[in-house]
Amino acid sequence: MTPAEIAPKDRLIVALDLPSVDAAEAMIAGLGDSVTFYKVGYRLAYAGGLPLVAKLADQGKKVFLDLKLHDIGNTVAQGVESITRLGATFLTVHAYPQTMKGAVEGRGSAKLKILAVTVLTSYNEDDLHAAGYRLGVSELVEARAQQAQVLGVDGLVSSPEEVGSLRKIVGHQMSLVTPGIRPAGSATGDQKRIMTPGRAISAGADYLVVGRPVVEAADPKAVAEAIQAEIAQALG
Ligand SMILES: O=c1ccn([C@@H]2O[C@H](COP(=O)(O)O)[C@@H](O)[C@H]2O)c(=O)[nH]1
Repeated sequence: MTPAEIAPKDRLIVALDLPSVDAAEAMIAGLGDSVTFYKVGYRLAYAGGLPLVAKLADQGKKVFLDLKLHDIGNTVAQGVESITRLGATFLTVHAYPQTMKGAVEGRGSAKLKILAVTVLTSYNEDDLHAAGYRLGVSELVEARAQQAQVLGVDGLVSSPEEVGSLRKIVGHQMSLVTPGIRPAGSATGDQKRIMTPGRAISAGADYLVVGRPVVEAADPKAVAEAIQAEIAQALG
């Protein structure tokens, strides 16, 4: 499927940043057929959530396993090889060359797609500087995207602010997945590089990751459906 063929509703990935499998399953049941793509990250994975990946895949849902792996290449390759058996669609690793190379090797010919996290959406220029980087956000995102492309990584995680320049670098060969999505009026929290769903899609994002604005809402299904409607409108 080309990125242009992805249905608007399938472009929303709801982050199941919830404290237990029971809480996640209740959220999934409440969202029903509205949401087709879920993200399992640290909170749920380390609360016994990994078996949920296969369960969701068996139910026809897609799962983005957001483990943001980073280790020596051999360890990453071995970890990814194990993860290929879980049934996830996407897996994140940090965008360091040894890490990305190991992940692509470990993935082998499996269907799992490797996404490289370029610069976390909670980071701005000052945060990068404090972490010892001399490049600014956009320069580092672009440099990492180029390395990821050369190494055979399947997609990139960035903020929507960088999507326009990333598309020029990687074309439509790589999926562009963007957290840092905030519907108008919702709390920013710790995110620093943010955009509304409609603007992120207009900028060229393939998938939008949304956590707290959906899972902490009084009516998560209504918020998810409103985001999907905004996506559809932006796609025209
Ligand atoms: O750069 C990144 C990479 C991953 N994330 C993850 O996305 C969700 C966003 O949740 P919100 O509640 O909508 O802020 C969360 O699970 C992060 O771990 C990211 O935000 N930025």
